Amino acid sequence: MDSVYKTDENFAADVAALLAPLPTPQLQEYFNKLITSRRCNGIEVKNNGTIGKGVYANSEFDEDELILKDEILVGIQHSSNKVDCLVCSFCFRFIGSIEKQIGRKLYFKNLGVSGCCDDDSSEEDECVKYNGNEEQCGGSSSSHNTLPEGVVSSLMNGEMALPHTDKFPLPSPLSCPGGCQEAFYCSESCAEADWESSHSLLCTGERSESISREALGEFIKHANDTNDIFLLAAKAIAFTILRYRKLKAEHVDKKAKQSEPKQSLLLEAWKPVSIGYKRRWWDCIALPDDVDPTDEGAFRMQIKNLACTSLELLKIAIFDKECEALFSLEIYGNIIGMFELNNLDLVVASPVEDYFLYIDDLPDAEKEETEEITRPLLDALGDEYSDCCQGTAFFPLQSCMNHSCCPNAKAFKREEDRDGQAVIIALRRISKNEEVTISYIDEELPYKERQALLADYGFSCKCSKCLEDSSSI
Ligand SMILES: C[S@@+](CC[C@H](N)C(=O)[O-])C[C@H]1O[C@@H](n2cnc3c(N)ncnc32)[C@H](O)[C@@H]1O
Repeated sequence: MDSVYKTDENFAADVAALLAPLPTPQLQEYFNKLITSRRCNGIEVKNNGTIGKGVYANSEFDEDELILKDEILVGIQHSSNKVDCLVCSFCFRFIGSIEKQIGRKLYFKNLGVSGCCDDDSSEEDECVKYNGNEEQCGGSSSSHNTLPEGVVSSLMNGEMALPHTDKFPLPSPLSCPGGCQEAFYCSESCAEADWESSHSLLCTGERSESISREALGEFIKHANDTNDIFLLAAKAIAFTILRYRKLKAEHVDKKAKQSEPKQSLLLEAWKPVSIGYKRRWWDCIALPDDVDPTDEGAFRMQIKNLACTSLELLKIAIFDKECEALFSLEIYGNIIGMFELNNLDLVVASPVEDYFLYIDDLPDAEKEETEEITRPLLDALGDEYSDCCQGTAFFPLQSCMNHSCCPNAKAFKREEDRDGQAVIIALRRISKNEEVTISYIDEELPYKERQALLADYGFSCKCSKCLEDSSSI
């Protein structure tokens, strides 16, 4: 761990520059460009002085109106969810076919590998919640029915066609151009965008641009065994390095008379990550219920050491001397802390659910005939037959939304929202100049529980509901 700590000492000034807030005009320009590119001109990002940035309406919104569809800056499907859903590694749209989705799930189930099935929200379309301080979980299966291996493999390899699946077409999966067999895509454009934004450095395939594929494998294994948030942090670092290299190449191409200092190119490359509200992970992570408050210091040190081990592995895999400050523990801790405080759950509803609902709605005779084929599949799949794609992602605009226990907006996936983008909808009429707020927690909880959960985000809520509730205690 020495080398990571040493990097921090050697690059204190570079690290401080990376963590310094952007000057207001630059910040404003950055968000104005984002708003234009997202075509969500009804909002603006402003610094309100007391609690930093916030999102404000600059036109009126009606109840249920779309306020913002925000694209992911960096996101991951949870490792444990990969056995349940085959999705595009860039946009998180389901891919393959209904048969392939069902076949894969049964195959892994027969192997005794089951994914994440944590929360009740996965049953609902609106299963989107603010990230909170989530734990990874191992799943369990409530069904013990199994189908013959031959049926499972013919579903997976496309030999067996189920009735009515033509109404639910999915894009064919494209393999990773680096040859890793880990990432799959819905289109050439997603494959290319992922390769350019981070995957070329994080791919374990033969065309990987990492320094050591073996070390990368070790880093990934460590993340999967401990906390897959490290995979997301690696994406943020790889994203910045690749942007830096691109900016540098453009600069050389322009045959600039005055060479741009290395640090200003790195700061420019880092800008999309710099705008997220940050604290160090080991300082802001909530103390788990099973840790005695007297052991808090030791717990936080354990978390810091875990991050240190992960960073050492990542450094061996993708280190870039010109971007050395990115490999400091301070930056790594702040990136993970940023995810802890800003990320939104990434949820995409499964088309397998739509398929079985469609069959359930068929006219009686046709339904009976179809169910002779599909019922054994449903029985074998069990309760978790239609798990959502679940992950976590950082969204640049949505992450500027502050919390209220009586919010006027919420993250809500509609029928047509079939990829990982964040969709923010008005819960009531919002007037011009009003702040757009969402709830980071279940706002129906009693006052004290709400305040305890919000303490994990480092603030005590003073919204009108909290002020009213506190006065009646
Ligand atoms: C997702 S960020 C929201 C944007 C943030 N204000 C910024 O400047 O980037 C979450 C952080 O904003 C602050 N925050 C959000 N809602 C708040 C509220 N109702 N009261 C006080 N602080 C709040 C807290 O520091 C929280 O950890």
